[in-house]
Amino acid sequence: MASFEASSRDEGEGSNQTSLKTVRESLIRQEDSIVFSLIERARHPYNAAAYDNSSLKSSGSSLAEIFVREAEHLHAKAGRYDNPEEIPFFSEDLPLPLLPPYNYPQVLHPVAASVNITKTIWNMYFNELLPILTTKGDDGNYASTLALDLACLQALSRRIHYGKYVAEVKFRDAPMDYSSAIHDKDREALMRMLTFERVEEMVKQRVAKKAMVFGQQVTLEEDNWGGDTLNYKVDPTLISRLYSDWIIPLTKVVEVEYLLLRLD
Ligand SMILES: C=C(O[C@@H]1C=C(C(=O)O)C=C[C@H]1O)C(=O)O
Repeated sequence: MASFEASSRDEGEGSNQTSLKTVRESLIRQEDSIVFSLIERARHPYNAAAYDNSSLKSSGSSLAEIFVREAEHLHAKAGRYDNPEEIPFFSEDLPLPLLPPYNYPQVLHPVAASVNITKTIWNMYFNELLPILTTKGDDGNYASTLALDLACLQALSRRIHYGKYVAEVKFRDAPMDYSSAIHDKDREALMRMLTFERVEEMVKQRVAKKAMVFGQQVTLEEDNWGGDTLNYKVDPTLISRLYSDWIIPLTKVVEVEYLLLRLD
């Protein structure tokens, strides 16, 4: 395969080229969507019936799977998956977009299309994250609950798979350093090279602060800034932990898997 030449990056004034700076700015903006969608999902209790495969005798699928499959079918018609940042959880048999495709900038190496950890994200979200984000119980609002789950899944998948863009700009900044570890298929070396612990710490602190801002109980009484976690819709330390335990590690998995294929 012809080698994919990293385009020269222009950091000049007004440049709109992709760089580690612009990629990190996008990740920061995506934090807002993730934190807000998690706070919104926490409005409802767990609602186990929506996730029980045996609850729908006819299909053997859960209501959640049917809801997401049919939503992605509609989103595909609207061209959602023309955007390389958007990856469906159920990619088989999706319809073609109804409108001509938008010409998205080609930033990633073509192998990016084969880096897909949606199954891992699905299992993490329903088996690990949701049970600690929500209270036990059932309020019967399965449609609203699943619409909020879909928003969370899409925001999480977009953020985690954005690791491809992070990996691409890191590779372009030091192709020789990364090429050696890629040729050796040294996952541990790649993980060490792409890890910036100071950045991760700032991410964890910032998302906790956003959970305080977005999740505060707004009243007309005196401001109660910095109150205890009982004043927040979701415990801000929980949001920070979700990033620490799953979102950041899965983003780095995507970075490593993309880099391992980058020289193909
Ligand atoms: C996303 C990056 O790569 C890694 C993953 C990070 C994250 O998921 O927040 C932050 C820093 C790095 O350890 C980055 O360098 O910005």
